[in-house]
Amino acid sequence: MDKLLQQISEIGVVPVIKLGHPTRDAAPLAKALCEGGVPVAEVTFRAAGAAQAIRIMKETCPDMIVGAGTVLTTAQVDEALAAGAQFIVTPGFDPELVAYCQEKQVIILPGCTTPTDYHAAYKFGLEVLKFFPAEQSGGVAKIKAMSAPFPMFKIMPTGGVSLKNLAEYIKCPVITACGGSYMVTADLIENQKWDEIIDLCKKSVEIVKEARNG
Ligand SMILES: O=C[C@H](O)COP(=O)(O)O
Ligand SMILES: CC(=O)C(=O)O
Repeated sequence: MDKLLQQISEIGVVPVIKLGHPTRDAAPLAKALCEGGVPVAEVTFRAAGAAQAIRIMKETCPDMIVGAGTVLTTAQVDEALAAGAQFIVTPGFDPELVAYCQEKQVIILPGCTTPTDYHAAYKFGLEVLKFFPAEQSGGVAKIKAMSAPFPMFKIMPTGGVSLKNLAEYIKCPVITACGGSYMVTADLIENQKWDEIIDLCKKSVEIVKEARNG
């Protein structure tokens, strides 16, 4: 597996972030995630200023892995890469965006939940797919069923993952890491509850460790 994807897999969880005030919150948030043992972030283009947030997080914590989420256009890929994004996440499977990212030699994790999506991803030689929205699309049971015809993929489920079901996902052998916003909710960020974010990250890391060792 690609080295960056391997590092993300070792961390086990990927905070999915929407930042309303990047200049205020991106730096302390990056520090909180690193202190909590989760030095990775998917900064979504759901809010204006996503590229600025990516840039600030990379400047604040250069060793942190920072990617861009909710990327819908090639222009956003360019914006994200110029800001220092190390991976691209799209909510659905868009062959044009996959081809564009491969041309730019940047990792893309497209959202896939159906055999048709997986088959399209297979043609592009992708290693890891996002499974979004995970819980709403059938959760671990569907991920396992899909891995029968498509054993070549590792999966990153996102959508409905929480401290309650994280262990169940991580125990599934095809799952490489879980995305989620539960440790970086709008309330936690808006109210700058960095200690709570650190605590949720530490709990997540503990759950991932136990699920993998136990
Ligand atoms: O749209 C949702 C995000 O991609 C993450 O999902 P979540 O808030 O259920 O963790
Ligand atoms: C949900 C997701 O994968 C995205 O917004 O990119």
